[in-house]
Amino acid sequence: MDAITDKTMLETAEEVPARPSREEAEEAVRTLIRWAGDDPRREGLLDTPGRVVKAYQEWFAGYEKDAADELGRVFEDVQGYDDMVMLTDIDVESHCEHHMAPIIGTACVAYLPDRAVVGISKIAKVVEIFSKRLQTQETMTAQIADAIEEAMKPRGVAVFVDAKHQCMTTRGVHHPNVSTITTTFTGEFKANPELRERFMRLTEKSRR
Ligand SMILES: Nc1nc2c(ncn2[C@@H]2O[C@H](COP(=O)(O)OP(=O)(O)OP(=O)(O)O)[C@@H](O)[C@H]2O)c(=O)[nH]1
Ligand SMILES: [Zn+2]
Repeated sequence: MDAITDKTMLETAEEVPARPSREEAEEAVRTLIRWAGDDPRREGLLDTPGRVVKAYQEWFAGYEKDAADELGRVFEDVQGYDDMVMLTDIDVESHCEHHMAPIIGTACVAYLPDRAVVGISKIAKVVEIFSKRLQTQETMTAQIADAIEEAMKPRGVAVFVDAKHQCMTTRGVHHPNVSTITTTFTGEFKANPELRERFMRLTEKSRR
């Protein structure tokens, strides 16, 4: 195989397949209903494919959004405030990429500003953008930290996610009480154990 053909094949392999039409997505739901053992022509199920597709638009709305856009506007007039800014109890409603089952929990996010701060709602939006995708909790946690790091270049970022995976609580191993905790630390949070400890103590507020 020559180099050009090889490259063309690679590019083709990396292309994201074309997005299906709404009708194709609804047909896929009918197939799953039949797979579950029911009849999609049954009256109670007639509108279900349309509802499921609409629900998917909400659950996976994060693919349509860019975290950098949310973090683009900063405020510098904060009287030299340079201590930690932290949001606790941010709702996380995600879906695991292995089973497409809900992941439900909360996130705590902190950063150490270097001159500028962002609107606090934007931090919650960044969590939402990455959670409303097919995810592993580890990837989501790292992506939230990376986006803040990239856009704001703060002195450090800390992200803590505490969530229940329904693929584990309602099926499979069936451990209904298990929570998964993931953390990502960058900059001063990574370098300074006392700062990390302070952040972790403040996350306890969200686990009461
Ligand atoms: N690391 C990680 N694992 C996850 C996450 N969400 C789900 N999983 C795990 O992904 C794994 C998938 O394992 P597989 O053996 O391929 O699938 P499975 O046969 O359905 O596994 P079980 O869930 O154990 O029944 C399971 O262990 C899940 O608990 C996540 O966010 N992070
Ligand atoms: Zn899963």
